[in-house]
Amino acid sequence: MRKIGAARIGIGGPVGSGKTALVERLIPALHKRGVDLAVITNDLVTHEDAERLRRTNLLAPERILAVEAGACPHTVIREDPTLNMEAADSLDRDFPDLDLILIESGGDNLASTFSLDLVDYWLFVIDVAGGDDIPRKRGPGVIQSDLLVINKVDLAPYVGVTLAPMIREASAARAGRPVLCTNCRANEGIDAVADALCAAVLYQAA
Ligand SMILES: Nc1nc2c(ncn2[C@@H]2O[C@H](COP(=O)(O)OP(=O)(O)OP(=O)(O)O)[C@@H](O)[C@H]2O)c(=O)[nH]1
Repeated sequence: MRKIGAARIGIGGPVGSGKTALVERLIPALHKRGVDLAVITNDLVTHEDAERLRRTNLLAPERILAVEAGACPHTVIREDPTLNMEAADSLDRDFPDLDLILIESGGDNLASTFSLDLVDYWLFVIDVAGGDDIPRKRGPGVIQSDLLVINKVDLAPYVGVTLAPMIREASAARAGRPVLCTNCRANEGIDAVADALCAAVLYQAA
């Protein structure tokens, strides 16, 4: 069992919900809070998300590692997270002062969850364009994640979603555990997510 090293946070959610967009927004928000950071991305058979993140120049390229998830994205974050654990261990070795590793899962369905052997805390990203009935479907990602993020709130008026009941239903499905809304396009709501992550896994004041 891991005794030392950076805190590990999983970021999961359906395809296209905005996981990479959230990571892109969280990097500067966490840097502003003094957090020493690295990222692991999981893609099916490419390094697409890692390459996209490297192009942003938000982090040194050696702080962004890619894991190829193969056919089942949830396998490498839940059933056999060895590849991700090895990637995180290598970041711990290369960057001894690292505070936090964000582990972005490949896009998957509402049933994807993270192994607690891999992460200390995980969040699940859904988006309003996926439908306001997602919280009612009570998938394990929605129910079990430490933090539920409802992204793309800017799109609500265009897809016929009223946000307040969606948030209410999500909170009820999660027995009151936290639900936060973001608009990654306009960088809105990101500070609250960064504060929640810092409060949950780091000792430093957010
Ligand atoms: N309008 C709007 N678009 C967003 C927002 N967040 C992300 N997007 C867009 O949604 C699309 C998917 O975002 P990604 O960050 O690639 O989503 P992802 O969950 O990482 O996707 P996969 O890795 O393929 O599962 C992109 O075109 C983003 O620009 C948002 O808050 N508002």
